[in-house]
Amino acid sequence: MDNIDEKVPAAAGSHLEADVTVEPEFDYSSIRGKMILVSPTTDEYDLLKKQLTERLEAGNGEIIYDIGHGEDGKGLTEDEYNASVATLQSLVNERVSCVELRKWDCGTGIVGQYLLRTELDHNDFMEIRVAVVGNVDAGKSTLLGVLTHGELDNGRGHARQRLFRHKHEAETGRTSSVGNDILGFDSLGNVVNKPDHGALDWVKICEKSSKVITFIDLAGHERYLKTTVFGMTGHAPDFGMLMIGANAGIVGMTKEHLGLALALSVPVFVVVTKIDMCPPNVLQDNLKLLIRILKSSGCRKVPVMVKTKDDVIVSATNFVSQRLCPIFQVSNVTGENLELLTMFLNLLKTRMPSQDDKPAEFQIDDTYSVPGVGTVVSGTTLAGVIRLNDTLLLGPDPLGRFAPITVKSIHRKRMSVHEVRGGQTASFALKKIKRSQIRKGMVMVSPALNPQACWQFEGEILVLHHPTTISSRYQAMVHCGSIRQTATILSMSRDCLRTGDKARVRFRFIKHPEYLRRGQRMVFREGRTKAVGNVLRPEPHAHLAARNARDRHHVRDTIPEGDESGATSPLEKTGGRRQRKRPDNAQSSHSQALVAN
Ligand SMILES: Nc1nc2c(ncn2[C@@H]2O[C@H](COP(=O)(O)OP(=O)(O)OP(=O)(O)O)[C@@H](O)[C@H]2O)c(=O)[nH]1
Repeated sequence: MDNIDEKVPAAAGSHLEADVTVEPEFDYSSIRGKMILVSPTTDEYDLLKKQLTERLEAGNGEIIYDIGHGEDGKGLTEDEYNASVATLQSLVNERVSCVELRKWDCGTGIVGQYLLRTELDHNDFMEIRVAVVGNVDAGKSTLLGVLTHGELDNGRGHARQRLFRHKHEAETGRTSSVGNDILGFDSLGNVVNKPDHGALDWVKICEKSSKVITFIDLAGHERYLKTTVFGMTGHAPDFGMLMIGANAGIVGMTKEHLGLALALSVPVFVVVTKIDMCPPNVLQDNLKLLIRILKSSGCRKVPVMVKTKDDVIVSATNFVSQRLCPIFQVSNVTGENLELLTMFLNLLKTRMPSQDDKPAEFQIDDTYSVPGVGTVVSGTTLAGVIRLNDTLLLGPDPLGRFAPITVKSIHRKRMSVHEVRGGQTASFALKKIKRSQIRKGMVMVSPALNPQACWQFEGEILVLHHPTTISSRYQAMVHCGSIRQTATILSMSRDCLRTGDKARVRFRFIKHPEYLRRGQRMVFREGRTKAVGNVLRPEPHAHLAARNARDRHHVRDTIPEGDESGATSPLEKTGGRRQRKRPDNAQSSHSQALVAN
């Protein structure tokens, strides 16, 4: 296989097409191999317990535990296997469930894998976000309807009806906005969704769940691409589920959506739907093309056809590597293979560490005005812990300033909670602020971060597609986290950029300053032009003002004439001067303005 350095051996009796090596999650070298679980000494037992606790902590409360995989590569006898399982069960406390995923004879004895999952408090659950992409009519909304409501489709749009949010969507059958649906699993891996007269009670689902999958249902039509890109960047998905209709194959926006997920380093799995109505030869041709595209130098994926439970486990265990691309073939009408997909979803693990010890950061992806409650913002906690009544800094406003704001209530998936941590989405009711003062792309961060807004930043980008050449002053939309704003190229490390070129580029937002962080992934696009990259260096405006004064000549050299407009922006005219004169007052006077109703 071209460009593939990871070797992955097939699971026993599986249909895996690729060679997949299960990454050793645990260093067994410190203990004496597989036999330890059979009859550990007291010291070994203590060591096992310690290591298990550490692994569970590192795995956010969930791991897949191998039994019988020793240094000698041999399996166990039935008695040894049973003794090992008994030891494992005694090692975990009553809040950790132990579920056998599979057990098989590896030729030299029995081996197995167990899912260990910690039962969380009544109102806590592990959260995984899956962005659902694919061309129009691939069956995205239908699959989500079937998975979350547990009822099969009739092939004429029955299942998707529950999910449409706008009247025009119900009429045309097309998704236009970013929608969310949830699927809850209990600690044993059972689906907890129980529709009550067609409606799902999110609070009940969350209360019963140890793990909740949030599907971010994105539009398949090209017209809504901007919304789809926003869903992929602003909603911080852990994984992408690329849907393909079996008979239509890779058409329309399929490649665009796959490219977007790759560009944003979101691991992707593929679900081929409608296998009930597709002639076998057409399905085979479309699968061949899909595998070719996935293996191509642009994607460099290892496609894996998932046909058995073994395939599911091996794929799920290796999925975070980003290299593997599991492919499911399902029917929403007959239900074929949906149990494999459900099992896979149950085994997914979050990619975003909670980083409890870091200062809080929350990116806003939507705002609401809720009668009786007031202004509500929804978004994703990127780091830290946010608690009820915490005061965070909200901003930047059009002048680049941040204002203190108190969190009045917190909801996770419509459930009232006391705190929210990194990796989790939430809605906050905010005190004394109007919805019109908040926009998508703003953040709420801990005052300890001393946040700075910037009009300009330096990024490193790779041009994925452009019909001609990109040069200074070119404008396109920057998508970065939940930021979505047109920016102008001020200067570049090359004269012009063509498809396939990489460069360091300085950008300037055209409307208002934004809060950016070093290393954030970004997409720069306009029509069919698309570039992807990273934020290398945000240029906070105070810093910029100082720099402008210091390096005026240098800046003149690198930025085209007239684009030194850092100085002409409202922010630098007002905010920059204020910052220089009296930075503290600037912030507090702003907070009065922002907080005033
Ligand atoms: N026979 C059959 N029909 C299906 C299957 N999945 C979906 N359909 C039908 O395909 C049509 C399109 O499905 P949707 O779920 O609306 O497709 P979509 O990808 O969500 O489309 P957009 O929302 O516009 O992006 C509907 O009429 C479904 O009933 C399937 O597995 N088998």
